[in-house]
Amino acid sequence: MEEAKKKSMPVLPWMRSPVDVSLFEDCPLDHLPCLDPRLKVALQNMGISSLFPVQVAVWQETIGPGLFERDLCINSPTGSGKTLSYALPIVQTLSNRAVRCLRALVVLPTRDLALQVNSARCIYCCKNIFGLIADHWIAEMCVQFDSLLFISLPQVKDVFAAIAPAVGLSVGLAVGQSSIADEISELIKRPKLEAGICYDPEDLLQELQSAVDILVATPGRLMDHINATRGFTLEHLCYLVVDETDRLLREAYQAWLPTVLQLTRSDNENRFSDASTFLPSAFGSLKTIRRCGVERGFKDKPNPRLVKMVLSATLTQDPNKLAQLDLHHPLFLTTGETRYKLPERLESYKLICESKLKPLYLVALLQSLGEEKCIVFTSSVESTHRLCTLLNHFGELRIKIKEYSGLQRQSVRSKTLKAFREGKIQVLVSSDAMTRGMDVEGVNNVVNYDKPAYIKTYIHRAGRTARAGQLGRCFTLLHKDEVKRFKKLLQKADNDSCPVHSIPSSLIESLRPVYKSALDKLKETVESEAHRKRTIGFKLSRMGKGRVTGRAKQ
Ligand SMILES: Nc1ncnc2c1ncn2[C@@H]1O[C@H](COP(=O)(O)OP(=O)(O)OP(=O)(O)O)[C@@H](O)[C@H]1O
Repeated sequence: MEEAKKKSMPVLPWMRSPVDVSLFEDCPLDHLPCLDPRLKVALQNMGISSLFPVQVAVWQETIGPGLFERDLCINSPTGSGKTLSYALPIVQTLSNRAVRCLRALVVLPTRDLALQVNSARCIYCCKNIFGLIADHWIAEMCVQFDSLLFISLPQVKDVFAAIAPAVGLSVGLAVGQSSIADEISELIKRPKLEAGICYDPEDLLQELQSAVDILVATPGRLMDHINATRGFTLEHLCYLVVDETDRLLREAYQAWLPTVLQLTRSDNENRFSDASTFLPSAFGSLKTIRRCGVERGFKDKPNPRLVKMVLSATLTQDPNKLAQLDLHHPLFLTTGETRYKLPERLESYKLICESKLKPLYLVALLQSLGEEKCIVFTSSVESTHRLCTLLNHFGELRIKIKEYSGLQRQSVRSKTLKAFREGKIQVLVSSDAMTRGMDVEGVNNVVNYDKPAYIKTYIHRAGRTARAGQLGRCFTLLHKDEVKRFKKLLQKADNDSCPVHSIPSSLIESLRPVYKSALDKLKETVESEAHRKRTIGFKLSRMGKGRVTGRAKQ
């Protein structure tokens, strides 16, 4: 045990003496020191009457005595309220800004392929995609590189949007959900031009202003704006939030982080570094190197340093990865002594069964859960599709089940998610696309149909339930040979209690006939889908050849 503790000891000294968030308690808004009364009303309108422990701890380090003097690294369980923990202090501090400009940037990862496909570029393989191939084919080709990750960025924007207008601040979203032109018109305020007057383009550039104080962005779209949007500047940025940090640091995403850090460094710092070593070529044309000093502050409070707040439920402790963030005198806030922590009111159960009987156990479990909202996780988009098709062939199940995966178009997924939120669908079958950040109210149960390979995966899947202090259950289907390994996996999150959830064998037996017919129907569906794909593929390849021949003729 001691050995294990030693092993999990962080390498970085500042991580070894963290602020323990579990020592904080909920704090009623009335008792929260310095809270702007306008924000108090906005929070109450959101149905919030007190702050959660992580929010109180961060408040203390930002608005309280900590006064944003140190960069914050926050490791706090899923559903513990991390979003508001950074949104509230940022909005309160910016509430007395005099001039509107972009002061806070929140960056979140998204691997939502459908969005990327819209912009005709695949983030997985970084190749251009020509108009010939159907969206789901591209998804299929690229999904093998990584499981998809869907973060509901609008959710984060919604939290800001619920409080920022109360103090006159405006929030924008740059995630590629709308066209770049629409996004630009939301983010940049253009001067009104009078007909018949000839304007100097240089003067017009000077007149472009940010229409937002706070921006929630994905790395890809952020880079698009940095590289190409006239008037978009990080010159005045005071706060950089990196949410889901471990995910964001795992991939370069067009070098967004070094670019942002470079653009937000003051002249003095810039002089000593060689930007050309890592910045994209387009960087050379930018004029957004910030000037030092009071510009970054507001009113009479100069704040010459860019404050960084980085967060995750599974924050990396890897010094090399954290070094990329260039943190200033960082303060580590974490919950309890173990590296990983599950939500307090999460109950974990295991269902032990033979691999070939897994669908039957799942059906029996779903039947017992009745109308309760549930998310079933599989290990791949293909098995998500197959499992969902199979479940829908079970006539016995009187619950609405839908697939939610990266193989679907964005519009289909949005519709499914809306229906799930509204309770029109009870069960979502999903790959790991939904494991991070998704916040759907009333999800009481999560089922790991396929065992998660890593504790981080377990944490993010299970974290779709037991949010905001609510009760939730996570069931994992296991073969008996997997039990020991699974126990070890849970111990990494300090969880020693995972009782068996038993299903009567008579119930399983009674489901066998209907299972057999469901399997036959699944086979038919799979065959007809494969046939359809082959036909489309054949047509597309003919079209492709036609194009090549056509071009050759010209
Ligand atoms: N002070 C509060 N009082 C009541 N509800 C709250 C409070 N703070 C946050 N919530 C709610 O708790 C839920 C979880 O919050 P949030 O999404 O910020 O968690 P999180 O820690 O970021 O989770 P994840 O790591 O899964 O992204 C949300 O539905 C949010 O509205």
